[in-house]
Amino acid sequence: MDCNGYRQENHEQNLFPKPKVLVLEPPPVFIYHEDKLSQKFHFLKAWDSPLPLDQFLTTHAHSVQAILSHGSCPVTTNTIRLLPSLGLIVTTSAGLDQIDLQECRRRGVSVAYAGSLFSADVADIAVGLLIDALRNISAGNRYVTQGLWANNGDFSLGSKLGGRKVGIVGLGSIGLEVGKRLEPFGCNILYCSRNKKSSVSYPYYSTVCELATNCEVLIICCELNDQTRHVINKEVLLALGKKGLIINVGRGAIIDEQEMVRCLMQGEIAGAGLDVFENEPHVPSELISLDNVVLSPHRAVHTEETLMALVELVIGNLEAFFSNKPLLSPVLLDE
Ligand SMILES: O=CC(=O)O
Repeated sequence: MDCNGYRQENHEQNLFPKPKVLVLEPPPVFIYHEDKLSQKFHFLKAWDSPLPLDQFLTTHAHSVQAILSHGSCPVTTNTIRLLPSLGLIVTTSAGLDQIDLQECRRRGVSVAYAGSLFSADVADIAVGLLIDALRNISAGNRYVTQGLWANNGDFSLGSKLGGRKVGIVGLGSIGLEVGKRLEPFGCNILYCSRNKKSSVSYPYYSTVCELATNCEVLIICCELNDQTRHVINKEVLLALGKKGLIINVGRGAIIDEQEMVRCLMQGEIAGAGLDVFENEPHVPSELISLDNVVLSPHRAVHTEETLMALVELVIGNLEAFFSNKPLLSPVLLDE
């Protein structure tokens, strides 16, 4: 740009400064689309500052009206309290367990989220993990790449997907997408949810334990909250049984991870496919060493196409907020 053009741009920015948005830790949508986002907003990058977080927040306390956040980035009571001008938190996640919603409600801070934008992608990964765990795809890959095939090593038989009784925990938009994908494979779908759904004819169970007793695979699709934390406990895992598989695309803490590791090690359940963990990015070393466990780094929501749609949603929500219009994907905090 020539000298005059540069001056013109600076002049316009002084007249119409971009709204400031705080980013505590960069979500993937920011990492991949920072240029696009930065055309509209001025991002205050807390993770990039040499200042301790509290000091950074205090420094920008009065200019921060909005935060851009994501599923693994806590927005705590302390953060909210240090930002008296805060009016909006936009999270790029569908899950909201990382945000202190009670404090948002109390302070009148609005929250916007991803809604069901990536339910289909998450369901794809759930099915992928299930087929992998049943048919030993990752284990087969290791068998070939480690030279065991060439050396005539043993390779265990897989199990059939068709006809399997699959219990979905949480029949929200992700759970429904999982059911939709598994029906054509010939799976029998059962579910457990806060309420029985009139839109499906799948058998309903009111407790996870009853569901586990009646199925061979549990797929965790529910949100993490006080009711679902460690809802998959020892009793549920034992009810699932020695041939049972557990797939988790919800949140790590829905399962009592220590208990699951013990059950996997002792053959109390047959295997697992996990995209989420209790203490991410740390994965218990026992899980890494097991051949009947398939691991994925909390990437169920990340596809190129969905990140493109997400960046538009984030921009739309921020623009709506800064121009006093209704948010595109608000969280209903009074529910
Ligand atoms: O895990 C990701 C999300 O909650 O969207």
